[in-house]
Amino acid sequence: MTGTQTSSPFRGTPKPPLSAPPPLVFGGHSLFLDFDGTLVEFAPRPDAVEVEPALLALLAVLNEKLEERLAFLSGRPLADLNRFLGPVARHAGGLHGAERQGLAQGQASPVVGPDARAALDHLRARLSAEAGALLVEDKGLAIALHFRHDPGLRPRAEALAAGALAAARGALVLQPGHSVIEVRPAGTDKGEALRAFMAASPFAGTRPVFLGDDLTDEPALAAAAELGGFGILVGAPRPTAACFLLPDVAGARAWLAAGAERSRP
Ligand SMILES: O=P(O)(O)OC[C@H]1O[C@H](O[C@H]2O[C@H](CO)[C@@H](O)[C@H](O)[C@H]2O)[C@H](O)[C@@H](O)[C@@H]1O
Repeated sequence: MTGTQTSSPFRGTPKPPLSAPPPLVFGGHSLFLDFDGTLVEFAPRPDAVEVEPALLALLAVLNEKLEERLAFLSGRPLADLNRFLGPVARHAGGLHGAERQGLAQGQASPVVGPDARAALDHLRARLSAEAGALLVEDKGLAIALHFRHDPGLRPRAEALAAGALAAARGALVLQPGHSVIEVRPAGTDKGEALRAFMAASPFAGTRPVFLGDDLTDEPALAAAAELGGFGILVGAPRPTAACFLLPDVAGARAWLAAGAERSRP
């Protein structure tokens, strides 16, 4: 897989204050959800997030009312999404779009080439000696360097990630996030993953709605609007491609719960 995209592709410009989204409509729509910071609150470590039974029940109702047009787009590997969410994550994109499940053959995950894999190995070798107190999350085709426990470690994470990019000859990109710096394969992102799902059954011919909080969500927030739907930013206002705003995880969950109580469509 090759590509030249940047890691923070804001396509939106600062807009007037964004308002709350209209109620969720099931007929003719598909719903795409980010995970961390949108559906679940941040936790000190990646493995410490909580997915309560009530959230799983809410997602199951939404999926049923959407006739399976519910998908998750996350920086997490698919294995994490499956572990946390179970069968409702049948349609999902992991690693910021680099792996996908639930699409027909021929529309599956993009191929990650040898340059990206070699650069990730190079970073692993450096990390064994230089990670220090960084929390390293090795996701196979992406590596996240976490510093939520010590913000002073950000420069170390940035320097290690920059070294990996220099070795990658364009095959990896930098992906900043909440208290984390990641390197991930170039040539794909959550926007491209959303488009792949929207080209396939059962999503094709509907309007996408995407909820996300982080920089990695911007390409999907933009793609949702470009495909006739809209994006909802979860969190504090910022320059964004989103059309609407919900203040936090609790607000996002309340909006989804209110939608689940509506009758179809
Ligand atoms: O695209 P997302 O579903 O939002 O995933 C983005 C990253 O989320 C995770 O890291 C974040 O959540 C952790 C658990 O709350 C938190 O400790 C960390 O500070 C956050 O950056 C995940 O660990 C990453 O792999 C995802 O890329």
